[in-house]
Amino acid sequence: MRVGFLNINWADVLDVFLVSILLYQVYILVRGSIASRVFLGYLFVYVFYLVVKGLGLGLLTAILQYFMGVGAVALIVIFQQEIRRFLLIIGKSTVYTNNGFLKKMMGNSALDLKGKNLKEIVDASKTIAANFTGALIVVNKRDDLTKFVETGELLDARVSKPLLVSLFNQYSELHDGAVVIVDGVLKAARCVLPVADGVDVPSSLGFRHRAGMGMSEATDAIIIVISEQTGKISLAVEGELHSNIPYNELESRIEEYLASDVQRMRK
Ligand SMILES: Nc1ncnc2c1ncn2[C@@H]1O[C@H](COP(=O)(O)OP(=O)(O)OP(=O)(O)O)[C@@H](O)[C@H]1O
Repeated sequence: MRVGFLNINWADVLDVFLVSILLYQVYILVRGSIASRVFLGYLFVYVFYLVVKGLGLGLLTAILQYFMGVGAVALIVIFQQEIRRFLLIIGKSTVYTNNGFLKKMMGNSALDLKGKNLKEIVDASKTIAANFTGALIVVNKRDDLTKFVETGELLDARVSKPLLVSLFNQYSELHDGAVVIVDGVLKAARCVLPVADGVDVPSSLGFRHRAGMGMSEATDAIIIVISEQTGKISLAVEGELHSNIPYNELESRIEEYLASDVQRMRK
């Protein structure tokens, strides 16, 4: 097909379409952050480079080319968080979640809720919340949580309500940080979780809630966050915080998420 002086074929249309999607995703990731200004600056230099090259200004082209090369490495360093998030989103929302065969190959244990001791976890959460005690409880789905378990005090204990309630008691030496539960086994307490720091995180949120969100961004685990100040229970899933979950919905919401293939939790 000919448009004016341009010769366009289907591959060009597909190319432009894919680049638009890619640029849009990059824009969504960096929107509002300092990184977005760096990204725009780099884009501007690149367009300038193309113009200079088109005009045949050899020396300036060579200087800009060198600058762009060094800049590309700098971009990887500056955008490491965004790149990590981007790859996580791709990894989680495409191949693994949509491909039944891969899911079977990688194990389906998260869909089997037997042995997860959810009742104990839910009962403990309600008691902790009613006492206005802060808590952070990570319950695994499919992802391996070993590297987070290793940041805390290893326990390897069977999950029970009394154990959870006493761990988060303010006089317990292990009450700080998060408890990580893997397939019904309380692997460790006082674990350190990654803190969410994106633009979507409301500035009013404290660090317990940010750590819950950060962990749900980095893995497919569900995180129960109990506020010491308000006694409210929130659930963090896929980087989103679902606040003030009613007691009577807590178990079903957790079960629904852990048992299903869907990434999102109902509002
Ligand atoms: N990165 C982290 N990993 C694990 N636990 C954390 C992390 N950051 C904070 N916490 C826990 O959160 C507690 C501090 O909570 P903070 O009051 O700042 O948060 P909050 O979201 O306002 O919660 P609350 O509503 O209970 O006050 C710490 O004492 C610690 O137990």
